[in-house]
Amino acid sequence: MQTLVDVKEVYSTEGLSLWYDKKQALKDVNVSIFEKQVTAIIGPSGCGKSTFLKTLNRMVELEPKITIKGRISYRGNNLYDKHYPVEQLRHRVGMVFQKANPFPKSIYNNIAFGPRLRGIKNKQLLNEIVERSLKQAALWDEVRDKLNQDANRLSGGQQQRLCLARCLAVDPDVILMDEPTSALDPIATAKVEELVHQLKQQYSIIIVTHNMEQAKRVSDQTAFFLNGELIEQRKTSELFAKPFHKETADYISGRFG
Ligand SMILES: Nc1ncnc2c1ncn2[C@@H]1O[C@H](COP(=O)(O)OP(=O)(O)OP(=O)(O)O)[C@@H](O)[C@H]1O
Repeated sequence: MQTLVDVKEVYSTEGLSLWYDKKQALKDVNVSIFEKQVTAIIGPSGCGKSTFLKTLNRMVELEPKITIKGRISYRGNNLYDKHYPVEQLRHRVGMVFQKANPFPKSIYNNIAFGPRLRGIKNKQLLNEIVERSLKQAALWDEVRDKLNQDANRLSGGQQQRLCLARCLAVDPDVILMDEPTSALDPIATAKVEELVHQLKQQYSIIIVTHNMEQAKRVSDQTAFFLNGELIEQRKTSELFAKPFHKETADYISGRFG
């Protein structure tokens, strides 16, 4: 008998289009992002991967002269409704960038920053959150004796895991990752990939990557973008084994991009 798996949708987009002034960066994109899965966003440079990611936490609105059409549902609610509580969204949806960006503060204060912003003042509770988040990001053992050290003195790979821990400290629902390992060496990359694998037990993760081997290793679903269009989104193993579209086949076989 077939085992039925209950997969919930975290995000879905319908006819999502986006313009930077007159330049159209996303064209009629229909995507589903599933709970507790890793979704990889792949495609050549300039195809709209980062733009798509930044629509999911409404960060794209920080850019001037943006026009957005279509709909993005997050947990069933219209994200671009003018009454949507954006502040709440920023706690629910964390983001890790290509270049690690720790605050110019101590390791401890980087992690405690978000919880403090949410009103947590109790020292004991903050200590617990800092320890839990650093453990979840597999950084605790390396930094437990130097929590007061400036975070910028950590290595690049450690800084990236610190940024992940900073996301986790506010107990997010979704983690967006924009090429999180492109500035890291293979060992630091492997650590982040291992983390992604563990964290999907609890969180839904969307990762933009130029590295197709990484997409194959870490993701359950892959969405392939080209010139602002979503060409196809499928189970990663299926997309790489038997792409539906010639454009996908050409891209994953390294014929362009
Ligand atoms: N702030 C902006 N203003 C104007 N055009 C922009 C802006 N940001 C991105 N674009 C354009 O929108 C398109 C999509 O850019 P985006 O950064 O989303 O692509 P990408 O697939 O993430 O690229 P890469 O892999 O190089 O990071 C590109 O043509 C880019 O030049």
